[in-house]
Amino acid sequence: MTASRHNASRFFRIAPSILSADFARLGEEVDNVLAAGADIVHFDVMDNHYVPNLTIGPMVCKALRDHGVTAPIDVHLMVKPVDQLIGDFIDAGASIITFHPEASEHVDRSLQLIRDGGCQAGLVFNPATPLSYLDYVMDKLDMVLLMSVNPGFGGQAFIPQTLAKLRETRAKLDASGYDIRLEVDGGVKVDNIAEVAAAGADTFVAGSAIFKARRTGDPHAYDTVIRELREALAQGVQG
Ligand SMILES: O=C(CO)[C@H](O)[C@H](O)COP(=O)(O)O
Ligand SMILES: [Fe+2]
Repeated sequence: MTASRHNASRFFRIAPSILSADFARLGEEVDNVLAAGADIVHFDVMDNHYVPNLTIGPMVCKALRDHGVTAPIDVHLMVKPVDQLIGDFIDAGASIITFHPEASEHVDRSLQLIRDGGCQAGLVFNPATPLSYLDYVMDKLDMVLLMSVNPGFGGQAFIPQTLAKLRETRAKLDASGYDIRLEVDGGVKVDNIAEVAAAGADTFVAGSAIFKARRTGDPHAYDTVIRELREALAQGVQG
């Protein structure tokens, strides 16, 4: 892991959450958002235990790899416990694995398991989870993910208090001297992404904002919304 200091040259990444994709055509949906300019695939794993919803597991991650997806797959584990599934997702071709620290008995060990498996590791913070979980493990992190909704469902409204938490997290990451990405997840849209970036995020999960565009019937709908997200980011940087 490079211990280079975060700097303003970090690039923004758009991460469509496939939670809002058409699961009956998942491979095609992922191909389409990547062709439309998405950077990474955000893969939400829910276990009907840590969160009330139930989604997809390692077999689907492997199926996307077998389908030919080469882009980074960003696995967001909303499961408890976490360690068994960390191993399964490493084997299934995950690139980044994040988990909620309160769902692991041994946060340091779970992070090390991810790195030992050749993946990038991250911690996820719910809106009310304290950032103190970052203390003592900063050297084992490639990503911090702040939830801007309560986890479990797509299509919820962005919680405005996340902006202050993003600023606080960005300051901690910059002070750490490590090169750690700051991702935000939940309710990110064209009309708020610039404000979210200004607060310190560099990686933006967007599920419903991107995939709902297909309902317009426009074959270029994903290109349009991803371009609008990038334009809003660029205008935010200029302004
Ligand atoms: O982790 C998640 C929910 O727990 C999803 O990634 C998130 O909700 C994205 O969906 P949307 O952009 O529609 O809010
Ligand atoms: Fe997510």
